[in-house]
Amino acid sequence: MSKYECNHHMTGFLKELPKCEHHVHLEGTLGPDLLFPLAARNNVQLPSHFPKDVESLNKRYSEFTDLQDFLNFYYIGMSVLIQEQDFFDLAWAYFTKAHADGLHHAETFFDPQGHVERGVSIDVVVRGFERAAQQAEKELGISTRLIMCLLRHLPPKDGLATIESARPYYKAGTIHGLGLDSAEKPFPPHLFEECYKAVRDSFPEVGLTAHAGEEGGPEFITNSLDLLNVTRIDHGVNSFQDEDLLKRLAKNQTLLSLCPLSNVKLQVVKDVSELPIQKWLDFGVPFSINSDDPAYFGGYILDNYIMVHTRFGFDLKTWCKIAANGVNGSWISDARKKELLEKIDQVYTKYQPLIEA
Ligand code: HPA
Ligand SMILES: [Zn+2]
Repeated sequence: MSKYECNHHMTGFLKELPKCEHHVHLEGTLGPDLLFPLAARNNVQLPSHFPKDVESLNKRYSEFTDLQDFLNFYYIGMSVLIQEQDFFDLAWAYFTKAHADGLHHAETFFDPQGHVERGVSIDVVVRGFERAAQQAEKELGISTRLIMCLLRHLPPKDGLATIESARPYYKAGTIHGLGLDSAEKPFPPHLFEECYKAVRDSFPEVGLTAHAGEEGGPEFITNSLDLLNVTRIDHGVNSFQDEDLLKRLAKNQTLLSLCPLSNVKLQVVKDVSELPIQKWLDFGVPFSINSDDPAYFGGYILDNYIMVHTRFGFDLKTWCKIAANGVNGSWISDARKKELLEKIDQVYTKYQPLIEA
């Protein structure tokens, strides 16, 4: 299926290209190599049907049939996270790995309800993640944003209670966004109107996004825009089925956070070449390229960029446009945007003679 080569210089270019990640679940960076030691350290009993070692767990991860099949493992996986240090270690490992991939800005999701329902307080979760984010800013130069997601398979009133408990963190600017994840099709966006309104009314500066159009149709995207007032869509793959929607996304420059390897692993598409990337470029719909749950789907951000290159073979100008769209769609200051856009130009100037001369 690989139509285009990603040679040494092209890989160097994609690595150095300043990348922004907008769709990574911190709990989805928990790989089998950390899962078993943490289960032992915290005395967590894994279910009897759960694979017993790293190799068999990795094998099972290569066989996901759909989103729900993955989510069943994702929620068991996160059950080994108990102490503030666990959350710190997890996020710090992600930041260092992504930094080595050329990541400059990270907007990371987390799922407090997946922890609170096990008796781990939101304070423990947020403190661990916040400390890792601060260290990433200081030691790695990565700018960061923390986006709290609501689990759509839980009742919206549980979502409202979660928002209440997060109020101090929204107020302090520790949490910067609201998202919506978990099983999509049985739990459409309209269920969460009140939750989004609660955050919008109290914290108008907070960024709003929602998973939509991963397994759900384009109406999940339209309804997220109309009813939840989101300014970003996570996944958004099925937008390709509705040209009016594509025009709307382009007109408002609404960013889609695409996750190519995830879409293949969860059988949204058979191959990355089937993703509507060229259509989005033709319509002027901005998108970024992301890892979603890298420990489960076999690749971090650079692996996703490289996979897209092997299927679409974009020239450097197109890659710079994709990276710039990621910068412009980020929830960061204009000064930070300018800094990252200038870096993109520098990387282009360095690699253009090596690759396209
Ligand atoms: O891709 C996803 N979709 C929905 N819920 C999720 N939770 C983690 N990753 C995902
Ligand atoms: Zn996701």
